[in-house]
Amino acid sequence: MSSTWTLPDDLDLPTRPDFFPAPGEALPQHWSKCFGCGDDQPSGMAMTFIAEEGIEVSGRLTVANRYQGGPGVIHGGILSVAFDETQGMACMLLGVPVVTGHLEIDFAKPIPLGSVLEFRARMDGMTGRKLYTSAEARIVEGPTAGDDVVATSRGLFLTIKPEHFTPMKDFVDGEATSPFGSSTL
Ligand SMILES: CCCCCCCCCCCC(=O)SCCNC(=O)CCNC(=O)[C@H](O)C(C)(C)COP(=O)(O)OP(=O)(O)OC[C@H]1O[C@@H](n2cnc3c(N)ncnc32)[C@H](O)[C@@H]1OP(=O)(O)O
Repeated sequence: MSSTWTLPDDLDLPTRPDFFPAPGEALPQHWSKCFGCGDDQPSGMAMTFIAEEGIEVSGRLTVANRYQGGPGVIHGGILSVAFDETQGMACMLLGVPVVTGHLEIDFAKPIPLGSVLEFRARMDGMTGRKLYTSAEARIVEGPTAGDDVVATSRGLFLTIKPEHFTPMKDFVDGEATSPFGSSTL
């Protein structure tokens, strides 16, 4: 079974901007406490990303035992986080903050614990604030490593203004430090 997602016809394709890291170079974290990529999030997935050629980015994830869903295989939600994160990083090309509006995943093959997954993502086009992305995953290390695509994803990201997160900034450590919506950060 595969996605029924169709791209609108009238999309513009972004080009690689000068500020974007060179192919092979690391992309910066977007938020240190992010569950997907933050280095100040001990329970997180600590994914890292690099710029690829053109407008593509890639990221890696080692499937830890704690990411288990079905017996011996990755949880679908964990895979979804990785796709969300990778496609979000592909949107870094624009240099403005984004959030995920829509995300869909096709789970094509089982992914054993201990596998190392490589995710590749890019923007397929944009119109106004809407950025359309796609990504796929392969197992690059592990008992079933190979060229087969084991999962694919499509996303819609929306550009936001920096103040989008202002009402939530008091909650970054999980406890409100002031009534919701009253942050001065
Ligand atoms: C350097 C930095 C790097 C940044 C790197 C970032 C990496 C981040 C990786 C993790 C990302 C996340 O997990 S983010 C966390 C999960 N996501 C969220 O929390 C988002 C929660 N949702 C929202 O806040 C809101 O719904 C928004 C911002 C997505 C949209 O609200 P809005 O701003 O009021 O915009 P709205 O008018 O509703 O919609 C604008 C247009 O988008 C369309 N649209 C909106 N949502 C959808 C949708 N689900 N499916 C289809 N279309 C949609 C509308 O039809 C409209 O089209 P038209 O009429 O214009 O044609």
